[in-house]
Amino acid sequence: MTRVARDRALRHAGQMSNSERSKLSIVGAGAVGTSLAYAALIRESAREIALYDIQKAKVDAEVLDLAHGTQFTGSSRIIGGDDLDVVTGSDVVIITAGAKQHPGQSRLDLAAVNVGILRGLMPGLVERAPDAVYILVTNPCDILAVAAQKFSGLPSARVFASGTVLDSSRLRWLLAERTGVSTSSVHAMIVGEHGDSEFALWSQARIGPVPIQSWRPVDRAPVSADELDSIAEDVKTAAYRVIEGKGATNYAIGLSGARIAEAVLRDEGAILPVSSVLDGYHGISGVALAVPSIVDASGVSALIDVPFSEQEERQLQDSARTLHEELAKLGLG
Ligand SMILES: NC(=O)C1=CN([C@@H]2O[C@H](COP(=O)(O)OP(=O)(O)OC[C@H]3O[C@@H](n4cnc5c(N)ncnc54)[C@H](O)[C@@H]3O)[C@@H](O)[C@H]2O)C=CC1
Ligand SMILES: CC(=O)C(=O)O
Repeated sequence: MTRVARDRALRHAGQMSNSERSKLSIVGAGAVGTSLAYAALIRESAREIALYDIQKAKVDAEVLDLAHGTQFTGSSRIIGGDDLDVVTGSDVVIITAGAKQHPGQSRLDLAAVNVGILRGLMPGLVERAPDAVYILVTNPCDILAVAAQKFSGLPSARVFASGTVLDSSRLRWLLAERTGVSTSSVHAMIVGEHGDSEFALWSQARIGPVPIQSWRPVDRAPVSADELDSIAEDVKTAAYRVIEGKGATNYAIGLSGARIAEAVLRDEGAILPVSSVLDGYHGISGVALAVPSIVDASGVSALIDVPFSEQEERQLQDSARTLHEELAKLGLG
């Protein structure tokens, strides 16, 4: 049982107050890891945030820079360094360490090198944080979720990837811009691989309470099927465009990672499209894919069995095939 889940049981039994005792560790202090730490500090996602990297000078400087701003960020504390012991006792560990895409590379192109890095990292992490929930952000994150689960032997509920939480945020922003409503009133998800075979679950998408296909505002044009296709394509190619322009995507994934950690640390039961190893979901097993999942103190506590359209079902199976093939190439199938 994770510490957060144990605390929940104690709270229910009246033996513990609600004051959280939470530690979030971030492995990898590059563009993504530091943005995640920054977002987590500002959002007060955890009481203690630890940043670990093998580059001592860099991680020490990043921790110092973040610590210098804590007068303005509430009560969270930041620690870190190049000694893996900084993760000891974590409730959530988010892994962002490893190679990133260069312009023209796909996420799957990073698989072999990043699986190798993860193989080296997992035993030491699990030794120091045996009760943590592990969240894989390093790409290809769906492949790395399977690898981390195998290398750690932890239950698959406690080892999952950020999946398409970021892509879904991109989708919601685009739909909000198009429809003129706030992102919080857009209910839509990208599912499948966090990668080139991902797709929008249009059959379930809503603007407020209205299915997107029936959305007919008084003074605006409805969103046509062609526009929906173009928006989904825009989401799929978004990372390539940002990487082309600035070499990395970091702020939006930093916020997404902090949001997922909060769902665990606050035992929220939030529905998020994270990616855990499937066992019979729509007939798919042995690969991790992003599907609507309930995230709470125990990790992914349940998957939501959404009715997919025929096309969406085909797209989900295509995503699964792509990832099965990649896992087989890596000897992880
Ligand atoms: N899943 C998602 O939605 C997203 C995933 N990513 C992925 O996140 C990963 C990191 O990206 P960036 O931060 O931009 O890369 P970066 O190159 O800026 O940082 C990577 C960091 O990992 C560190 N590292 C390497 N091996 C390590 C080890 N064994 N232990 C600890 N630290 C180690 C490096 O020293 C470096 O500081 C990439 O794989 C990228 O593709 C990026 C954006 C979104
Ligand atoms: C790099 C990456 O995976 C993303 O920004 O979606």
